[in-house]
Amino acid sequence: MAWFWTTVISVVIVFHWFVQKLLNLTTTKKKQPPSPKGLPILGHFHLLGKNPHQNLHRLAQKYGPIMFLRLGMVPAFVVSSPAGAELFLKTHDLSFANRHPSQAAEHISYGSRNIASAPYGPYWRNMRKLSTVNLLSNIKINQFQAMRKGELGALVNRLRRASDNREIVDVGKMVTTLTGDMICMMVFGRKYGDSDLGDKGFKAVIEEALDIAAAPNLGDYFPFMGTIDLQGLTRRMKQLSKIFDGFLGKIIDNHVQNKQEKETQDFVDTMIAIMDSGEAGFEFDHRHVKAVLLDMLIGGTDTSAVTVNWALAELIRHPQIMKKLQQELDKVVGMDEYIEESHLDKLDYLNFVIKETFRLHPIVPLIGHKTMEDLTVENFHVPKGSSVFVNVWSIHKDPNVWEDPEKFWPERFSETNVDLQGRDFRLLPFGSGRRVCPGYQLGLTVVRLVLARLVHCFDWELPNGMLPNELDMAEHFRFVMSREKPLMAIPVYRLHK
Ligand code: HEM
Repeated sequence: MAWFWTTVISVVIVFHWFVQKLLNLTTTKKKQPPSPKGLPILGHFHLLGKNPHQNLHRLAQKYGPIMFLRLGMVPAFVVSSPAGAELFLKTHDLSFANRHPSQAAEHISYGSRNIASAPYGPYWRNMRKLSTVNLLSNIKINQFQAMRKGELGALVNRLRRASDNREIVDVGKMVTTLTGDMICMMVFGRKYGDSDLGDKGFKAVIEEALDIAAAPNLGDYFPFMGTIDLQGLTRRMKQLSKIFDGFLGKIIDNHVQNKQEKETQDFVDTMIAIMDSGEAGFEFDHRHVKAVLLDMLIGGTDTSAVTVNWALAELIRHPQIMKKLQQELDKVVGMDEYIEESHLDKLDYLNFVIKETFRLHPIVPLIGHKTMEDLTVENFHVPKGSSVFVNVWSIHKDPNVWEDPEKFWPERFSETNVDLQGRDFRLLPFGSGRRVCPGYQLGLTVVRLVLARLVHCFDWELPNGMLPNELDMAEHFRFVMSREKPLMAIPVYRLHK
């Protein structure tokens, strides 16, 4: 059998080499941005490495803020400056509003029926609107305020017990469980534990989905490789999709069975009602419902938790900044009360800390879009179907834009009114343009609330006499970029309450 595959792969490689030569011949007359030297067939795929955002940042220092790469059969433009990001995400927003099709979207997200990977068009617009109105609007977010308060209170109680026993806790894991519970309550109407998502457990399955979705997959850049699955990613995706499908199928069945007994509707009830009514005006069956539920589960669980984890790690590394934030929280709420959502708008320094965290640790370091038509940007020819990667991580470290960019320095935001909603192209943690994150308000509310409570209620000590500047801040690149090592710390309760 080995000879068969060797022959197939060789034929495919030779064929592909000819196609590429042909492509090069037809495109060389048109102006391309600077580009590093590539390899035959692979193009620049091998340059991405384990941490593509860092490697592309290094390449941009040499080749400039708009760089051309060929990833297998896909032409790609890498953008690493605020001006470049504005061109691609604002000036030509509509042309770049598509997503590159991926094996992950095909196998895990029900053939791109979710919002995040759906091609730009009426289906994507309708689904996005539906989710925004029924789950992510300010009114909906406020309806769940009491739930967030209850869940956060339970976490603080667990941490108080850890404080009494001088226990070392894995902060990231506890906060991920909290945000996972919050999003399950909002979307499914109840919490789900580890045993509910296959043998591996809830958190492990979500993490695996985030890892696989971000892994550079040969099948996405050489379509014929999808079936060969040299990296074994498709096999893992199919296993994961079975687990998710079983889990979401049970949730839908439960909602259908218990429909009569409920007073308030959760997001699943709303989606089922729209599906049953047949009034959606577009194709809408179980696959569409499941794909969007999965978007909300994955979008709502790790994003906020990972951001809180980065922020707390930076605060532990910078005790003066931690003190200053605690002073603000003490001044606004005192030592006898907990921080609530109603206090958040009074906490300016908290907002500076969060902006600075998003700047240094954007959890989506590379934002990927795809062109829907041939066009010219900055005199460069961009062929239809090209991928565009906005290297947000690189923009956030640009010394032409940020003074002392490697330094964690929240005060920098006291002078400038840089917003987080994608209107200012120097800071893009939620993206910008038509595809900007629809969970912005929910994500930011959870990050502000949880971080404020953790810092107000507790001092945080590092275990085994570790010094703040010894805390490892290495990154683990995946769909939501997290810390490579868990943040282990001892909470020390500090309030009088
Ligand atoms: C700290 C929290 C969060 C951050 C930093 C974040 C960041 C992002 C970014 C950078 C994008 C890509 C934007 C683009 O392509 O231009 C995105 C897309 C998306 N996010 Fe978020 N997100 C967060 C929370 C959430 C939450 C809570 C949800 C839902 C419960 C969510 C759902 C989505 C969806 C569905 C998309 C795809 C939008 C589309 O393609 O139209 N996100 N997010």
